[in-house]
Amino acid sequence: MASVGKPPLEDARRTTGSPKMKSRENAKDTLCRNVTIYGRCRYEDKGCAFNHDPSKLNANQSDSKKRFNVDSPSFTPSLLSGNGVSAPKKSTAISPKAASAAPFQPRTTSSRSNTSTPTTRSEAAQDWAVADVQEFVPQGFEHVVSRPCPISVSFDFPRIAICFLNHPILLALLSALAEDFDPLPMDTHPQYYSSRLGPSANVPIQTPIQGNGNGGITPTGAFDPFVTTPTPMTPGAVGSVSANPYSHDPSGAMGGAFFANQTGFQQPIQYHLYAPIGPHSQNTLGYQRNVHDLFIPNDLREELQKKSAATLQTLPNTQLPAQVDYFHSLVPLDLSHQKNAATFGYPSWIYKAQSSKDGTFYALRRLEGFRLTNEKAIRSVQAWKRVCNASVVTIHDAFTSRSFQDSSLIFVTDYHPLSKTLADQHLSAANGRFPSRPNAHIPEQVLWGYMTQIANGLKAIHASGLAARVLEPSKVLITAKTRIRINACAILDVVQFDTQRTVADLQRQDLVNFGQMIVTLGANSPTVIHNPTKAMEHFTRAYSPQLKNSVFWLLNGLQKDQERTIDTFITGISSQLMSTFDSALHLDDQLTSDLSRELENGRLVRLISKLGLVNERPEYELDQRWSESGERYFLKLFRDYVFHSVDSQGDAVTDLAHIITCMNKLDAGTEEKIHLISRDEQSCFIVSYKEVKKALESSFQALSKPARRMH
Ligand SMILES: Nc1ncnc2c1ncn2[C@@H]1O[C@H](COP(=O)(O)OP(=O)(O)OP(=O)(O)O)[C@@H](O)[C@H]1O
Repeated sequence: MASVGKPPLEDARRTTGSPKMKSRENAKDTLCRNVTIYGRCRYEDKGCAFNHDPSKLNANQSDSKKRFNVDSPSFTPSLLSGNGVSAPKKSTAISPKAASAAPFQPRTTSSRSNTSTPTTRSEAAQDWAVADVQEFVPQGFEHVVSRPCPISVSFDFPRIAICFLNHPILLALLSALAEDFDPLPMDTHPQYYSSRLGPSANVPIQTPIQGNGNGGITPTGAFDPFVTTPTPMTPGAVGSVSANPYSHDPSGAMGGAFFANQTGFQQPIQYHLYAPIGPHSQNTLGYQRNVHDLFIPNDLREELQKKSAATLQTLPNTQLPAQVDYFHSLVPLDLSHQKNAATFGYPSWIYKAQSSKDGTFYALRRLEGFRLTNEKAIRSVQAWKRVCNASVVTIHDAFTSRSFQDSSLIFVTDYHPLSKTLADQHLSAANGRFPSRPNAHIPEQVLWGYMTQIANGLKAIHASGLAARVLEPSKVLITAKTRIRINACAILDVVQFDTQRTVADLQRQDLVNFGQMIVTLGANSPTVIHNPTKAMEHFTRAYSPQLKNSVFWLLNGLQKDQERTIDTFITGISSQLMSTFDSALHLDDQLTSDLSRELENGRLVRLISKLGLVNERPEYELDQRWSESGERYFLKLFRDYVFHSVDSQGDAVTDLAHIITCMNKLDAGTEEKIHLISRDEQSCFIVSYKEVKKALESSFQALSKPARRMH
């Protein structure tokens, strides 16, 4: 700690009169009465905690015995099934229940626990990350807790990354919550800092980099995370070598040679780095950017927020049953109240519901009035549970239920918030649902995109020895802009279990249904298929010969030649597959780039919250004994510097870049010095961000620990 001038800090300032404050980064042009420089700071690591109330555990499973479901064991001799297809051989050693057990997954420390650990106050301080997490509602207790509530949880970023690695959007959301994970103590932190604000933000790169006289920079002693090439060593030279933090294989040939003596896990160097990730569609200069460039694109944010809102929507005074088996909080998804038995032979209804087993949301499709006569029928859903494909809505379960005061068959599938059907999107004017909105012609590229996705789904279905059976515009979901999924699978397998058609026959029928659906969409008319000549005339006029020939091929799918399979079709449209694949890769790049822009925002929110918490605590004699003295005083001035700066005209500075820059420097604890002036302009301090950071940490600790509270 170094101090310049006197008296010491406690005496250095007294604020009286109306507060007026000016802040300047340049210390030279300001009158300094008292200048104090404070010492070093430390960084804390975070653990992971999950609070859960065990009192909510209640085993109420009586209902599950009364129903048939997919897992209901039954005597199934290994005979040919009714439709002539050989049933899979049953293992005598494994029960049906065990066979359907979820695959073993090693338990991670982040997995939910049903036991709660009382959170002490100091732990609460550690649990700084607060996230809205869907409450887990134990089975049989759903009537007590029917809506999500916030749970305090801290996230460990690497763990989250492992769990959600395959889902960029989820990762984007969760990474915004991953904060304060700093693997290194502050003293070992290399003081580098770069900003995503770009050159215009004028964010300096901090010492210990110095010019080398050649226009380049050389490290001065401290470890340089950017130097991935080790210093060339003369033969026989002995010296300490450090691990290459960016090496993928430190133990490999190169790593072994250059970075010997490094054992154990290497934490990332630091995470205060912002490097814009390409591809960059345009070359923009700093002044051409705006605040939106810093955050997730507005349209994506809006879409995700709307989907969250739709997922959490509840219906308080509903006539629907409070509970259907292990589901609660039902919300209808049907757009029309009309009973329609055309597709399945029974009126079908769709609800969003929350599972009391795992707390997640599912879509329940109810077939009203269905009576199960053959238990084997419902067990046919088992095979569907194993179909895992991005173009098919995943089936999770099927069971009979009397919760709707009738005999109903319920299918449990993935819930895709705010999804529409292809019919809603492209045929709604023609089928009278939204007559005022004309259906737009579907561009060829979009139609190819649909075809490749459907082909992808059908390939997975057929490879599993199944057939989609229902393939029509009202049973294909659009879950994002041009992202579609085959919906309502498995239903006809149960409802028409006794059909005499073979699977091969049903698969060929899938190809024909596929072709008819594309023709229908191309003509924007649900009835065009009743007039095949007119339909194909229109198709020939509107689309390329390749598309038309592909659809022709599908429509002739019932021909019983060996080659007429979905695999042959996919081979035939391979050039279009490449084009769709390329679009998917572009989207993936875009999402990764968006993700990188959101990466650090959660951390800054927490830092700002900390600052807000420690500034001006009225419970300490109206702040007299809290921040009117000591290091907390300059925290207050720092708050003014960041948020209450005024320009030379005395007008408020409302520059978001200034705030983000300051907060990033604070979080990194840079050596850069700032000049803080009291509101009465009687005191000033020159402090580094590192010192402010230390003050913030210790003040926050003091606030969180009652024993140390100043009384
Ligand atoms: N898995 C799901 N996740 C989210 N929403 C769904 C899901 N399945 C269907 N929906 C929504 O429910 C609505 C009704 O679906 P459904 O399959 O019954 O179509 P429909 O147009 O009503 O067909 P039909 O006239 O044959 O009943 C659709 O608008 C769709 O957006």
